Amino acid sequence: MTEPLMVDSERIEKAVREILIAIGEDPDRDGLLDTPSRVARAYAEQFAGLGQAPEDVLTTVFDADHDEMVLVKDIEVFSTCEHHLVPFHGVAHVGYVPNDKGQITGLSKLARLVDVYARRPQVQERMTSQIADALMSVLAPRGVIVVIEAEHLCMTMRGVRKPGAKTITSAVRGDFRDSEKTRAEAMALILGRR
Ligand SMILES: Nc1nc2c(ncn2[C@@H]2O[C@H](COP(=O)(O)OP(=O)(O)OP(=O)(O)O)[C@@H](O)[C@H]2O)c(=O)[nH]1
Ligand SMILES: [Zn+2]
Repeated sequence: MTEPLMVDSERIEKAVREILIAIGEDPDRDGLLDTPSRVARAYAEQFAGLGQAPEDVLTTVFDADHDEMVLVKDIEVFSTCEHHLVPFHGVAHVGYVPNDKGQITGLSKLARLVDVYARRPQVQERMTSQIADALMSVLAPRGVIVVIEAEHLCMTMRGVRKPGAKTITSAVRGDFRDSEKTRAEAMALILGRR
C-alpha cells in the first residue's frame, strides 16, 4: 500500500469539528467523537499522491526488446473531485509504445502511476493528461494513450443528480497523436469485448 501523506492532523480535526457544528450536529455525541481523527487518517490515505512523484513508482524499467503496444485496461480508479471534495470513481486504461531501445516498465507500475495522480484533489481532465505526461517523461516511449471513464458523485448524489452519467477523457501523446491507425488500434482494444 502507498505510504499515507504526512498531514497536519490537528488542523484537519479542528476543521472537521467546525463543519459538524456548522451543520447543526453535536460533535461530542458518541458516534461522532472519533470522526475528526478518522477523517484526518482517511485524508492522509485519500490524498497520498500529493506526497509522491511519478519517479517514485515508475522504478522498474526493463530492456525487453519489445516495441509494440502495451496496454493495461480497466484499472480501477478512485479520486476526489476538487470542486466538492466528493469521490469520483471509474476505470483508467493506460497504453504506450516502447521506445527504440525496447524499454518497458512493470505492469503494476502503470496502475501505481494512476494512483499517484488519483490520490489528490482532482479534475478528471487534468488527471488524464498528468498520467500521460508523466509516462512520456519517465519512460520516454514512442507514444502514450490514457483514457479514463468515471462517474462523479457530485453529479449523482447531489446537484444535477444524473446517476449513470459517465465522463470519458483521453490524452494521447507521440505515436497515438500522430498515427490514426495506432490510436484506432488502442481504442479497439480499450472498447473491445465489454
Ligand atoms: N470539467 C470537470 N468538471 C468537473 C469535474 N468534477 C466536477 N466538475 C464540475 O465542476 C462544476 C462546478 O460548478 P459550479 O457551478 O462552480 O459548482 P456547483 O454550483 O456545485 O455546480 P453543480 O454541480 O452544477 O451544482 C460542476 O459542473 C461539476 O460537475 C471534473 O473532473 N472535470
Ligand atoms: Zn464535484
